Amino acid sequence: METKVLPFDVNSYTLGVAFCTCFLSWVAVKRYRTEAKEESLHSLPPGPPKWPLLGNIPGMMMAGSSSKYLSDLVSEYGPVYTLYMGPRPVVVLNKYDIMKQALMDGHLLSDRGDLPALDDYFKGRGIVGSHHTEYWKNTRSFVIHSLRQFGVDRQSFESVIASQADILVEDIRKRGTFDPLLCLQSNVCSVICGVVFGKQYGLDNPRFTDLLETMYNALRAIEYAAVSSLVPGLHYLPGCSYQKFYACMDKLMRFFREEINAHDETLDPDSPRDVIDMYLSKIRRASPEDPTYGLFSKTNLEFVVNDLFMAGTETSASVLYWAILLIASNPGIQERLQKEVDDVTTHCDHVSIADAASMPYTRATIDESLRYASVAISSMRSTTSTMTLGKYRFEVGTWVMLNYEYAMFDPDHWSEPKRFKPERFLDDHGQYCPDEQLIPFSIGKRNCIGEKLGRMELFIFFTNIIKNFELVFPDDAPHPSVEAASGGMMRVPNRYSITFKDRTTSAA
Ligand code: HEM
Repeated sequence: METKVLPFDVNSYTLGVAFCTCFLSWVAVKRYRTEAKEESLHSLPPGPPKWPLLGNIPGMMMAGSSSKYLSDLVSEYGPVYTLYMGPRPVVVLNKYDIMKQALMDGHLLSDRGDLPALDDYFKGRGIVGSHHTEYWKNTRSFVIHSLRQFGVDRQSFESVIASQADILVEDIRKRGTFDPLLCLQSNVCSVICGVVFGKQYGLDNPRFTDLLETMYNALRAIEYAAVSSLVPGLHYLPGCSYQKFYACMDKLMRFFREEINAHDETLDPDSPRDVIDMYLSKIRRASPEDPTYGLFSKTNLEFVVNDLFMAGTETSASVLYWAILLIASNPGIQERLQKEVDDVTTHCDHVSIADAASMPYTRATIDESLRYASVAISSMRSTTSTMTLGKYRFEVGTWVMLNYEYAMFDPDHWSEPKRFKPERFLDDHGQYCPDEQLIPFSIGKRNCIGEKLGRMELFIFFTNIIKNFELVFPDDAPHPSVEAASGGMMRVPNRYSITFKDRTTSAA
């Protein structure tokens, strides 16, 4: 019998089948791997057990200090864990590398968490509390531009700070032994008045002292309101309402509104005198074709001004308050600072920014004060899109807490983190050597817009204090602690008194 030849080529058939099988297997394996990987991505990292409704707030309160509570959790759960602030999960990032990865990834962490108490009042206005919107981006960049316009990041602004430093030195000289916090706050705040209102104020002006007191009370009231609004319904309980916060804010806003209206009446858009004038000119010149039309208004300006004062006063004043305490507690450091300041300023009465280049030890001491003070303990952000961090994936709108304080005291990076050691910012030749892990002003797209102003104030105020006074604790009182006072959004020491011994008269 004749053998029939199959009507196709066996070799190509086998090859075709083999190819299809390989292809389908490859697709199946790839899909399985993707699914397995997605399954292994957890939405939230583990964290401590929580209470119903209240989450970890009671744990934090029982620990006595939120800083201690947060840092103790790192040893148990690692540098990324989840806390519950009320019923709401918050992912806490504790180390510099992890924070940097998240903060430098575009606008990934540029939103703020939605806190009803604050959102109801601010309604997205201002800069600090505003969400990740076109309004925030435009307002932020306009204010940065306005600050630059007035030379805030250049030496041309130095004369404003230097004249304020003279007033500070005279204020201190008159008082001798006292608690310098209010004096520091008023002089720092007066510099902001110079930038924003075009004029500086002193403690002899009752309107100004009222502003300082209201700001102080408002910051405390914001802390309470923020915590109360974490637990739904809590603000209906006695003592937990938002009323005090609203009352303080209303008073501050009235003050700023009056200043803005007075500026508006005398405004010359071609020759702005300060940040308020810059903003008002922008409103006057706005045209419907402008893409930012409608984003700038007098009401928004009130909130912007409020943010510059609230974010810029207590922060810089508290770092100086820390620095004075730490220098008085370390006579060896004080002596070395005095020598450097004296050597550089033998032929003049003032220390200026230009002297900084020849003052490595002073710059190192200021950096170490910023690290040790770590006044902005932490900050709450929210994700603008899905965020992957190691084996975790966070959905849009996940709250993320940046624990700056942990990064500033991280024992894996800073040797003896609880010791005040300016030398950590010096190289082997005694030259100033900044450390990228020092991030007191944060980093990324939502960092501090006042860093340059803040650093300038710190340098000029601090060096002129060191030049003029020896800092010693009064004989009749125990030495104050260099530990932070517990509680609050701002890391501040317990109140203390100090004697400022006039070095200029003792040298004469
Ligand atoms: C030593 C002084 C200062 C320190 C340590 C400091 C620290 C910080 C930090 C850590 C942030 C970021 C908070 C976050 O993570 O969300 C911030 C934001 C901010 N700071 Fe400062 N600051 C200082 C001085 C100033 C000054 C002098 C001004 C203004 C005149 C200012 C205005 C602001 C504003 C408006 C923001 C909000 C930025 C935004 O949300 O887009 N700060 N500051």
